[in-house]
Amino acid sequence: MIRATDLSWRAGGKAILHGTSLTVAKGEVLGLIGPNGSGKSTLLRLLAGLLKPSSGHLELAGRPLDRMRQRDIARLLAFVAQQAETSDRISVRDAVELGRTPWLDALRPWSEEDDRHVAHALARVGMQGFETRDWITLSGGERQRVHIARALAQCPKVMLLDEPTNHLDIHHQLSIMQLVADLKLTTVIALHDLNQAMICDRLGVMHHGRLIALGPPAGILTPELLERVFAVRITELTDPSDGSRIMRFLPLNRKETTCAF
Ligand SMILES: Nc1ncnc2c1ncn2[C@@H]1O[C@H](COP(=O)(O)OP(=O)(O)OP(=O)(O)O)[C@@H](O)[C@H]1O
Repeated sequence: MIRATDLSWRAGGKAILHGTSLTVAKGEVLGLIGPNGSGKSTLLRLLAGLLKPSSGHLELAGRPLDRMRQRDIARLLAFVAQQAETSDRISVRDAVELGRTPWLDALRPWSEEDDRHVAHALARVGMQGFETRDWITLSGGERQRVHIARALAQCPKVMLLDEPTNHLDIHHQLSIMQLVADLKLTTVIALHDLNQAMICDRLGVMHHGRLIALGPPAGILTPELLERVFAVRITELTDPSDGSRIMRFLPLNRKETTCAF
């Protein structure tokens, strides 16, 4: 569904992303992890067509992304940015209705079907009842859930999510991660919570603008990699209720940090 070949991106005279290649299969959930500033958002914005690669090639559903019309991209792909703000005075319903834009034109005006998509999207993120609220009066977590509803209303085949659980309380973090798993869409999701990242089919690890590892979570999140990339050591615990693996993170002491880098 997504094929990136040797993607690079430069800004301010500096290489931000270096030769990154990856494919994401139909229905796969790929998690992107990595320290602050490692290039996760940059890679997502390139995959969404919001940034133009300095070099390399991108395909979406078998078509070169740079030759697709914006409207065709938006029918296939929805992007939930980390901090999408608006200064316009809009209601929650207006914000979610924007997700229907790629499907509307003079011959296909707003219909009851669009109403249904908007209502369904709001319900899936637990924001039904907020339709008439002004966007600016929402809390950070409520805004985040409305953004996800807008993306769902777009009825995409591919979802790109940049740290979607950032502002959410633990209940809503878990329900958004469950939603991502239930959607069965092709998904690329940047995450900081490495335990939450375990639900992904594969993880890509970004470090200093490079994709340095890609594979199933259990094989990727090794103590060696976590120490090298995140400068933490882990204690692995087993949840007795279901046998699942949980990681507890501890800082490396000063001496170890000096040695590791
Ligand atoms: N337009 C730009 N001009 C210069 N540098 C940029 C630009 N955009 C991003 N960067 C730099 O590129 C690096 C990667 O940024 P990016 O936002 O992709 O990281 P990230 O992994 O998503 O980080 P975080 O986890 O903090 O969100 C950072 O050092 C950032 O400062």
